[in-house]
Amino acid sequence: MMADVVEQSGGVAQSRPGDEHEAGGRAGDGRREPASTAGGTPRTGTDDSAAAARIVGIRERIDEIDRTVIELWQERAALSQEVGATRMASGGTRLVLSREREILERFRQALGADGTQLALLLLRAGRGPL
Ligand SMILES: C=C(O[C@@H]1C=C(C(=O)O)C=C[C@H]1O)C(=O)O
Repeated sequence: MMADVVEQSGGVAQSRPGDEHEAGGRAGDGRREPASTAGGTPRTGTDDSAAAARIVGIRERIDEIDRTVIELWQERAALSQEVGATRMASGGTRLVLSREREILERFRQALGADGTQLALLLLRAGRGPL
C-alpha cells in the first residue's frame, strides 16, 4: 500500500486497490495496464515502442532527480538539527518561528499551495515532531 499523500486541496489521498503501479492493475485513467513487462523491459504504460523508448529515457533523468532530492532532503534535515542543537546548547530556543515563516513564504511564492505543504514537511524533517 502506498503512503498517503497530501493533495493540492490540502486533503489526503489514499491509493485504492488496483489503482496504479500494480502489474495488471488499473492505471490512473481506469484503463488496465499490461500485466507483464514484455522481454523484461521496464513497464511504460504504452504499447507504442517509440513512445516507450522515450519514456524510458526520460525516466532515467527522473530517477536521477529523485536521488538528488532524497540526498538534499537528508542533508537539509541534518543541518537543521545541527542548528537546533547548537542553539539550544547555547541557551537559545529550539525553533525560530520568524525564520520558519520566511521559508514557508519563499516556498509558497515559488510553488503555490503545494510549496507551503512541501516547506512544512521540510521543516518537520529538521526538527522532528513537536
Ligand atoms: C535551522 C534552524 O532552526 C529551526 C529550523 C528551521 C529550518 O529547518 O529551516 C528554521 C528555523 C528554526 O525553527 C534555523 O534557525 O535556521
